[in-house]
Amino acid sequence: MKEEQLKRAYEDAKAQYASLGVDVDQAIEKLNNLSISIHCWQADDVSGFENPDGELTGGIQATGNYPGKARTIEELRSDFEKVLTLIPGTHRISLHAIYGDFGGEFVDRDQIEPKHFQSWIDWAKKVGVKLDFNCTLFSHPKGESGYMISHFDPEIREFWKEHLRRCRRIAAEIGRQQGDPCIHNIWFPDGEKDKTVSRFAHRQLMKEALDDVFTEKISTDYLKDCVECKLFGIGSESYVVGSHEFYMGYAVKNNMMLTLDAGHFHPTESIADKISSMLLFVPELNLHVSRPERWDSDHVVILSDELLALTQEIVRSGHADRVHVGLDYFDASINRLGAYIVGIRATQKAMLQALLEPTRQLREFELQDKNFQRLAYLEELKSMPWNAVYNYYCQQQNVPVGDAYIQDVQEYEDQVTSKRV
Ligand SMILES: C[C@H](O)[C@H](O)[C@@H](O)C(=O)CO
Ligand SMILES: [Mn+2]
Repeated sequence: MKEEQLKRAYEDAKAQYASLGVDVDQAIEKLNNLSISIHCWQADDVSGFENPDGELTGGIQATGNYPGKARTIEELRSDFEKVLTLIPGTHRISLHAIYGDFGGEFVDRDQIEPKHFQSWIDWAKKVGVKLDFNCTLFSHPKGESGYMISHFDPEIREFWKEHLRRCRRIAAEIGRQQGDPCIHNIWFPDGEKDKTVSRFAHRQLMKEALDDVFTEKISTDYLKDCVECKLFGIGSESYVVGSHEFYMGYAVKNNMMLTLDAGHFHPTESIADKISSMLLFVPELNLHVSRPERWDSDHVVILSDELLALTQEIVRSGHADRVHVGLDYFDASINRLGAYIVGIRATQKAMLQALLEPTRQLREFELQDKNFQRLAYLEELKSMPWNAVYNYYCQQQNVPVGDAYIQDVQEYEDQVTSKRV
C-alpha cells in the first residue's frame, strides 16, 4: 500500500474513533509500550543447547518436521534478529536454562552459572532487547519418573532445588546487567499418568522445596519469580502436582507473581476472566499467550476471540502495567520464523483493539442498565478500522505493513533456513 493511502486510511480511522471519544495516538503509544516476551523455544522445537538431540519430555510435544530449525546459538540469534526486523515495538526474549552458551561442554542443570548466559546478555544489549528466564525441569534423566522437585527421593529433589537456586541467580544477574528485572518463570511438569494416591504428599514436598529455595532473598529490582500451574500433560493426565489451586495458593500466600498459560486449564476455561480476580490478590501477573487446540497443543497464536478477550481484560482492569505478556507456543510443522511473526502481530492487534475501545462509554451503559447498547457497540467495534491504525503504526516503525512480511519470511527461508540441512 502506498504511503499516502496508509496515511489517509489512518486519518479516517482516527476520525471514526474520535467520534467515539477514543484517542488513537494515545492507543498507539500504549501499544508501543507493550514489550512482548518472545519465547526462544519456537525457533528450535524446545531443543536447547544442553543436549540438542535429546528427547523432549515433561509432557509437552512439538509436532512437525518443517525444515530449518535453529541448531546453534548463532542460528537462533540470527533468527531473532530477523524477527525483530519484522515486528513493530521493543520486545523481550525469554530464554530457557537449556539455551545457555555451554561452549560445546555438557553442563548439568545443577552446575549452570551466570557465565553461561553472559554472551546472551551481551547480545541482548547489542540488539536492544531485554531478557527473561525460565528454569528447565524437563528433558532430563532426573525427570524420568515424572517427579522432580516433588520426588520422594531427597537426592532428586535436591538436584532440582539446586537448579532452581542457580536459575534464580542467573536471572538476577541478567536483571542487574540489563537494569530491568528479569522475569523468572517456574514451571515443573511433576505429575503422573494415572490415579495417584499420594497427592498431598507430593504437593507438600513441592511446597517445602519452593519455600526452601525462596529463603534466598533477591531484590525484585533484579529478579521477579513467577509460578505457572498446569492441569495436565502428556503422561500426567491424572495428576499434576503444580495445579492451579496449588500455585494460586502459593502465589497469594507469598505475595508473588502468578503465570497464567492459556493452554493450562480445562478446554473451555479462559484465562481472560482470571485476570481481574488474580490482580486483587497477587502483585503482578505473567501471561503465557498460547492457542490450545483441544488440548495444551501450543499452536501458533492467532487473532481469536479468546485472545481479544484476554487483551480486553488486561486493558479494562486498569492495571496493564502489572500484567506481563509472554508467548508460549511451538509449532514445528510450519516456517518457525513465520510462526513468531504471526503470533506476535496477532497479540499486538488484539491489544490495539482493546486499547481502541471506548471503555468509559461502555461502562456508562452498564450504569444505566443499557445492556443492548453495550452489546451493540461491542459488536460494532469489531468492524471498526483498527487495522488501518496497526498498518500506520508498522509504517511509522519501518517494518513491513500488512502482508508484506510474508515475502520477507519466504526470502529468509530461501536464503537462510532452507540451507540448514
Ligand atoms: C517450554 C515452557 O516452559 C513450557 O511451555 C511451559 O511454560 C508450559 O507451558 C508447559 O506446558
Ligand atoms: Mn507456559
